[in-house]
Amino acid sequence: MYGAVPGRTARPGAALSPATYLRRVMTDFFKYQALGNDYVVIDPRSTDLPVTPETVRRVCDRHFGIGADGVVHGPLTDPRPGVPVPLALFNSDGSVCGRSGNGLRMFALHLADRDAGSWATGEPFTLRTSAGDSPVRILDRAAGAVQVGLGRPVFDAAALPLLNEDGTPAEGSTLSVPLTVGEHRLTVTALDNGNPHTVVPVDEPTPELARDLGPRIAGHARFPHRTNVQFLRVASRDVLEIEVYERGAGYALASGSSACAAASAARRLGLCEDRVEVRMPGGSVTVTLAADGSVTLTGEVRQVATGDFAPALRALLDRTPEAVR
Ligand SMILES: N[C@H](CCC[C@H](N)C(=O)O)C(=O)O
Repeated sequence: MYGAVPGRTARPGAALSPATYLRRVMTDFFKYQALGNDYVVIDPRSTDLPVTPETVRRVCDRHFGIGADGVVHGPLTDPRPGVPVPLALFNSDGSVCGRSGNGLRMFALHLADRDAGSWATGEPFTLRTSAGDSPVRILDRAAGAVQVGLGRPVFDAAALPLLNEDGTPAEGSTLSVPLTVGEHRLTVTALDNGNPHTVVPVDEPTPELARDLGPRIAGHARFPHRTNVQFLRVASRDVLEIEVYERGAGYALASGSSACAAASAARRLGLCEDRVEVRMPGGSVTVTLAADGSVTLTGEVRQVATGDFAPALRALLDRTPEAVR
């Protein structure tokens, strides 16, 4: 579907403890969270589980599966130091996601946890997704402090894409554009930082607002690729507060690319400094904006669990069509 998936390729090493060896060879999933934004990592070197949109939906199901906002599938080829590591990102509804600030940070920590070696030294390395390359760096492994660069966002209607009210393609800047959602006449700033985002400045971002208006903006006819949505309050020039509704995953306690989108939009609107704390219900991250607009996200990531699917669930997952092996 999106490239060759190697089978179980773990190599027993004389220096490995039995527990480390088992974890490397036969672990179906690794679960991580970043401020309550949770992803299941499926590493094709540790399991031969097929990964398809249907398996992603089942794994992410909070009642019938493991539960997560999305899945990170990778590495898609054996990782080598100095070479970008390819991986695929999925939302909990099974849709593909170009880039996830938190998912990438979790995967970086996964490589350090599982493979150690050069991945755990704190030196930067590069992860590759369908949205391009992202540099990552583990600042403090014990504290789970991980940084990712999301590049320069694009504020361009054709790139998102954003349509006019009449359905024709819009052109030009997406800074402070009018958007009508039912009875609401909003002024929003849309951008692409690997994913499409729409930042909505409000007096008071609340979970209720995100859950109510979020899906109506995410699925608005003017965004044919849908959009992630951030309800933003500028608390000060150094502190932003957001509530997030994610395309493909719904209401989220936190989102890395959303935090970056909010900071990029606020900066372009002249509302904040080059370094801001972005507060979300699950916690805070730091976003820094370079002079050329490129964005760096820093925050905490934690491993939650490692494990195997029970045979009955595994049988269901194996039975899904269009399996990639
Ligand atoms: N749902 C999103 C991506 C979510 C990424 C988010 N979890 C992050 O941490 O950046 C999409 O389809 O564009």
